[in-house]
Amino acid sequence: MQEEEVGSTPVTTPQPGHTFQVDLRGLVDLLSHHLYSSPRVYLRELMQNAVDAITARRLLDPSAPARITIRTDAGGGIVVEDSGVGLTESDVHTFLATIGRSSKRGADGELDLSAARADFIGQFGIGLLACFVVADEITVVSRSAREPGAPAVEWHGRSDGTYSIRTLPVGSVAQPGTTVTLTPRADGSEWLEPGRVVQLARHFGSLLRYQVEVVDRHGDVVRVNDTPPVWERPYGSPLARREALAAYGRQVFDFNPLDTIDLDIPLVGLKGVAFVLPTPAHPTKRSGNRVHLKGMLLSDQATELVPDWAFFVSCVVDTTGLRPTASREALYEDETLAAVRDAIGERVRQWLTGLAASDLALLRRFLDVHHLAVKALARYDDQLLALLLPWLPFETTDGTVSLDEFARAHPVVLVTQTVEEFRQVAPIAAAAGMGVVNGGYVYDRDLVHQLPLVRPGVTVADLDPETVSAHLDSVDPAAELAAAPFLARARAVADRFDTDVALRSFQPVGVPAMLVDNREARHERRRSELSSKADELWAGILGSLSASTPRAQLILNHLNPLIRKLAEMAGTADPQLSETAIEALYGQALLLSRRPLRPTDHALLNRSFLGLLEFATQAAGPTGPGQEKAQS
Ligand SMILES: Nc1ncnc2c1ncn2[C@@H]1O[C@H](COP(=O)(O)OP(=O)(O)OP(=O)(O)O)[C@@H](O)[C@H]1O
Repeated sequence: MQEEEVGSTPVTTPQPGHTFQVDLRGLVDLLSHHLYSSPRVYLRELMQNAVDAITARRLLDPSAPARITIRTDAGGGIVVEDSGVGLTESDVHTFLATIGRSSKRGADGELDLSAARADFIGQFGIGLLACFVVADEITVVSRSAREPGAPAVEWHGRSDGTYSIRTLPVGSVAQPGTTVTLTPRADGSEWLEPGRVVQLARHFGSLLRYQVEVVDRHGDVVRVNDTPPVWERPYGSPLARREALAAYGRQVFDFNPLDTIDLDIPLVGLKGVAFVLPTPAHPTKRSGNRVHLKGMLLSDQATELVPDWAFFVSCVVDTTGLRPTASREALYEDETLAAVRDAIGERVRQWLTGLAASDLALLRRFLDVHHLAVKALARYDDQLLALLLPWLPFETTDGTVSLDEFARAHPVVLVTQTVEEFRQVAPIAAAAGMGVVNGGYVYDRDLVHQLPLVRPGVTVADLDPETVSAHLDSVDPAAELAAAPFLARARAVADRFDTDVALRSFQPVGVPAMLVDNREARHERRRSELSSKADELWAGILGSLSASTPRAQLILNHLNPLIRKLAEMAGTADPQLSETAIEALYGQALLLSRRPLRPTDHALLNRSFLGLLEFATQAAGPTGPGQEKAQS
């Protein structure tokens, strides 16, 4: 709009429409710093244009040659030659020199990218600009296969946004096709070095369907692609195929896969292989998947291709139907991708089902490595739960065994809530013939409780330390009475640690004492300890949370010879010795319970150990038994 002054009244006169001007430098800056992750994508874009051009030519003439040659002998730059469909002068103006225009969308050039023609990799009409990230000048010489009589044309584009175009004399370009030459930018030459070019061409182009070669200045030729993909080649036997796939997995991912799973989703033209990781994978550090789009590598970090739970596989796939984002470095998240993810998940699940039915040795090896992943999955997947729960390994009083094996030996399966409780009760429970599963690890308790659904005859019950102590045999009243002085002393000592004392008989005989405690009780004691030390405000708050403070229990084993001896000599022995012995028993039970030690616990352990040493050295002194022995 332009304003004109007419008298004192301003009048606005409409002007003819203007066209946006594009600042190419600004655009290239935008692409290189914000769209692409690295300048290296320039080679991907060039190879992709060459592939698309050959595809377009083959739609006209299926027997047309399909060759892509990258030359690194161009004085610091590179040349990419293809035997593709080529361009006429008018094509050059319309497609090459117009940013955002592509010959690869529908015939009417519609902007609906989802309708971009399935045959081509490109669709956005910005790919060639990526070359300006590494080059100052791009020269395209092209001869059209569509209009064989049209003269060849040379287009010269510069990063300042200007371009020139000229037609070449008839006969100067022998065959239809296109040659693109890049003249490097001062800061882009490293990306055009011959070694780097081979590496990039292989990285992006390993699965391209047409033959790609890199030729250096000595005329040495390097093959870039090795087609057809390893999963599409014919093999003499299933074993040979399996070995070839495993070797490919090693080459791509640098690990020896535990197994390989074929992937085939015709709906999106997807084929490939899922490689099962041979070592445990961390659920939050998901492995990268390599996704090729019509042969071109789109991403080697595509986590979105497989469901979260399947973090124990890494895939290589080639697809025609998934959409790339504009940077062409990731998959566009849409319903198709979600459906593909589900389909791959289903395939992995089928593989697991197959193992359970026909290859138990491999299933065991798999579960040894990935049981955590399967446990995470089985909680939400009834089918898988039914299938795999019996095979999953758990820590139990019989060692680490499958749940099925364990349930066969113990029709009542007891499960603890915490690892700590398991550590406390496991030896005692095992000696008493009880079967206990450590339910303290993530998912385990939930899963064990599902067992009756899968194995109807089995009963599962929660177990806590109090239940164990309630099941221990009580001591007959006469023995309890005889031990009364010792128990009284023991109670006085244990009281200092907020602990009660009981005398019971239990196996194994070798365990003199056990400490029965649980986390809630310990928290409660800790809270009351804090509130006694806290200032008024905090004491009030902590006090209002208080319940009656539960106490731990030190259970002394009446079957144990040491306990019996201590009980017998309680009336006559040095009270100091009895006290130190009780402290030492408490300390040892504390260690057995594997609960975290507080500073006071450490002090107790030290004190009792040193105290006992002192008694021992006194006993071995000049009048002690050691001395007598030496004299005799
Ligand atoms: N080697 C080639 N042979 C023939 N035509 C080409 C060649 N390179 C580019 N073109 C033409 O130039 C157009 C623009 O190319 P450009 O790489 O910028 O975008 P595109 O490939 O269409 O889409 P995308 O941005 O998704 O790569 C193409 O649509 C094609 O018509």
